[in-house]
Amino acid sequence: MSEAAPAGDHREPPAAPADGPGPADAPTGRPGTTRAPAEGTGTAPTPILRAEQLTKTHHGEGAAVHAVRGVDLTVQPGEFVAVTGPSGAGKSTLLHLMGGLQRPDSGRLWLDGERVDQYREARWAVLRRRRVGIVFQFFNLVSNLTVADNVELPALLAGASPAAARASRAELLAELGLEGREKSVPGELSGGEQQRVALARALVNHPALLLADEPAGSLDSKGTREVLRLLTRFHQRGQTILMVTHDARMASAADRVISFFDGRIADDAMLGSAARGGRHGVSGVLELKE
Ligand SMILES: Nc1ncnc2c1ncn2[C@@H]1O[C@H](COP(=O)(O)OP(=O)(O)OP(=O)(O)O)[C@@H](O)[C@H]1O
Repeated sequence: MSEAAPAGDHREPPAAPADGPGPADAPTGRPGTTRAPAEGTGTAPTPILRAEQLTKTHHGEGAAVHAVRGVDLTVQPGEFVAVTGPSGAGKSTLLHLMGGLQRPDSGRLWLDGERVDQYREARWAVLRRRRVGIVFQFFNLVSNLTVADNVELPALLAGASPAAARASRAELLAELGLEGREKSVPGELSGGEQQRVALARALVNHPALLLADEPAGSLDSKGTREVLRLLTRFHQRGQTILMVTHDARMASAADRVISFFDGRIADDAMLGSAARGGRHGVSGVLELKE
């Protein structure tokens, strides 16, 4: 992650022209902002995430790797979406595109109704502070800051007063069972505890979207259960989550599971009570399989 995560509900200022949305879009709403296309009637909620034909090719040492190939994806407020698939399928690349950690080569991306695919790093940094929280497999905490400072930092960067940042931090750490660990540094904590700190940091600014890349990938079964329990709890309170995972148990906590294969969505299915409407919308490889 390029900086310590998120914050707040308020939106950033209008885009500077050089950093704004694509010229082909008819802007609506605030200057410099292109709203996502309407979903059916005017009463449909604004998707938290909407991708159209998102594409990303990596150019490393060897041949070009087409990691994400024309992905269409919509995530509605309150959904808990798991992205699964074999190693190298492009799951992390997809998540990185959603969090602005990498830029798409083509396609369009809206976050909470705002066109963001052409934003540069400075604007993404603001989005990640305020509206997108990210947790990673290896926590990515600032090793020489205390637990308290790791969690308070994104709140302060987002403009919270020191007192408000302290209050939010205290509330979250208590909720995550980390009371009394405020003065520890990350190296003094277990992996599970570090991931809980990372979760607190990602949520301290109440992001519209929580992105999680293998959040239990480096944890033992106890740590995995704990992360699962916490993600489920935050989801039940309405947190929208997009999580990449190899772990079937983690995926089963989601209410929607996307199978990613060879850079495309191979299957997109609702689980449990969310499954009343059947599959969410299937594209690409699965259609070929069926
Ligand atoms: N920065 C990069 N440069 C070159 N190739 C890359 C880069 N990042 C990813 N790739 C390649 O893109 C493909 C997709 O990688 P990605 O990490 O998105 O897959 P994944 O499904 O998340 O895999 P895993 O489950 O193993 O983490 C892989 O072939 C990978 O080697």
